[in-house]
Amino acid sequence: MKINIVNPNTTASMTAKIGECARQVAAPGTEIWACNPTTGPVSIEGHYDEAMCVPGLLAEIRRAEAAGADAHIIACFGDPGLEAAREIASGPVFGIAEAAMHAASFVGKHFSIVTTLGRTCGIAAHLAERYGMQRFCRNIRACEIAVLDLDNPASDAYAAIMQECRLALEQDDVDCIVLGCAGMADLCQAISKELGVPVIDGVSAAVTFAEGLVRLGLQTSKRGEWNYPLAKQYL
Ligand SMILES: O=C(O)C[C@H]1NC(=O)NC1=O
Repeated sequence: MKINIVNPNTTASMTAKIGECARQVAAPGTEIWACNPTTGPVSIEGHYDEAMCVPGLLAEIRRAEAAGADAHIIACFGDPGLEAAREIASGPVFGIAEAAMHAASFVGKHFSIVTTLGRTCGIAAHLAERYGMQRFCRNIRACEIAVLDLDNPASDAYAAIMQECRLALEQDDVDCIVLGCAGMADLCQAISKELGVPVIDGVSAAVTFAEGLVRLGLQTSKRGEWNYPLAKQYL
């Protein structure tokens, strides 16, 4: 099968990292396509960035659809453009936030999300509400590391993320952690091993869910709200 993973920001190095993390968990018969738009924000850290990334994101979904993708993953924790992508895609489409929250709900009674900047916590909280995950999600914490600084050794991102994870386990009455950024995917296993609790990365969760639904032969229903868009001009 072919799974198309779109990093909605335009930072190619982050796309490469996301693709590598996806390939580490993908089954032998799964081909991972990792891509990003050529226009749009270099990182997504708020509502404006979320809006500005969607046209390029949807263009990548359309391109992969034409190339025969069996499923799509939107690799940004704000799940931007998720329902619009579901309208234009035939296969299932996953946002990493929705996938991560559901995965966490299978392995723990409650979770906290540890994300990048505090200004994005409201976006994650809105998603938890929209996905019916409020009863599982106890808190949303920010390590205050900018998305593109996650790969900057000078930012000491791992220590900042670990500090918030430890506070979550000490103060939030949770038994697992959700990482709130696709750029944290490569840190997931090390953090989980050091903390001794399940830590969920949405990229890996989404790849696993996508493989499962494609194997079941499930595609996005075109009977209702996620039917293909009406034919019209877009000026
Ligand atoms: O919303 C965030 O803070 C993280 C989000 N931004 C981004 O460019 N990729 C992400 O996963």
